[in-house]
Amino acid sequence: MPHSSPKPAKLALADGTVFTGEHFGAIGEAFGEAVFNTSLTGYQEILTDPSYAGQIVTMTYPEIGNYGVNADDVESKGIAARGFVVRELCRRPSNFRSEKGLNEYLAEAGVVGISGVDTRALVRKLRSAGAMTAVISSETLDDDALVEKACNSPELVGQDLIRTVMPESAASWDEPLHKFAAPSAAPPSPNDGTPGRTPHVVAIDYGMKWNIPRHLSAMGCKVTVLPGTATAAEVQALKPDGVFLSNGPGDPRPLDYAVGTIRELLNDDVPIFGICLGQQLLGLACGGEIEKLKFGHRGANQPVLEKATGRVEITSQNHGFALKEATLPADVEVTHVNLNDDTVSGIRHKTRPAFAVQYHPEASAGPHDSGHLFARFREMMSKA
Ligand SMILES: NC(=O)CC[C@H](N)C(=O)O
Repeated sequence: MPHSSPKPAKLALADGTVFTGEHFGAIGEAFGEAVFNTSLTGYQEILTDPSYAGQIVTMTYPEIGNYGVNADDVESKGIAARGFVVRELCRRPSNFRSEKGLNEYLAEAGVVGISGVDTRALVRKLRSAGAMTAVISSETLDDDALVEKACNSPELVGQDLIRTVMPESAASWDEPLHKFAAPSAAPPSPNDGTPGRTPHVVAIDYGMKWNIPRHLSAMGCKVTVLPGTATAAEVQALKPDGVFLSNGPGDPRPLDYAVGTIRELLNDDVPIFGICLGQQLLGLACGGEIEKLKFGHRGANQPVLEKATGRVEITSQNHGFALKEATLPADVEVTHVNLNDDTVSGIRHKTRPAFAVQYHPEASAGPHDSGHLFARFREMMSKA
């Protein structure tokens, strides 16, 4: 398909670095925290992962867009990332599932992209200086003005971003796992062998990736989704067999209301399973503290050790904050460790049926090594 010649665009970082490239997607300006993802594939799942709200995402893989985008591989109702940075944009995608190209996809969603950036140099900068605010612009091309804009844009720290991505009201989940998705594990019989028993999971949605409820459904659970502002009473009124705490964007520390809800739910004997932001909020509810990582973990090959078994899983991750191990109370056990930097990758409450991981067992995109955790949650519900 012929296309008009791309217009120039710039990416400026708050430390004064400016990259010149070509615009794609929507015309305009995008502000956010500059972060990078090392996955080779999965750009559509990354763009639509609500945990990227407030962030400009750079892909380290050099060619992006080659298999196009489709309506099935979304992780939420639209693109959540504020901006997208690539080395080379493929403008002629080729795949039997492709419905359109990335350029058109971003343009339709009003999201600004920049290609032709030396992403290796950018990532080296972010690794040594840490994640920082940035702007992509296809309108202002003056370096000093752009750097000033990057410096003046709000930092991610301290913002409540879950309200920008969570659902407005409760809903029941009815979308199955896609036919191309690998099942999380051999699903147990949908009703535990007990006629009529289908575990009811209430998923508290702080910006949940949709492959999570797809997996829960595939495990034979009935799933009701509540907004991240749900109170404990609203959760309890649904008489759940298990409560799921979702992933979500931004800094967990301002989310007092979510932490308060979880603290109350911990007093019930209902099994709780958290993923990513869900782990951070569970840790806060137990009395732990959060730290911001220098540049975070975003990619599909993060090695995680399960301490009890010595088993290592390769995991999909996307986070910039983590629980501080030394602050966790005695009744919280660190079950998993990230082998790249020894940060907390999984926790378990010693006396309550609650556990969580900092990584993404639902993959999408990424390896399926930890998909068995959905079965573990289901097992806990059948015992409760
Ligand atoms: N994927 C997530 O849930 C991310 C959690 C949190 N926003 C972080 O960046 O650490």
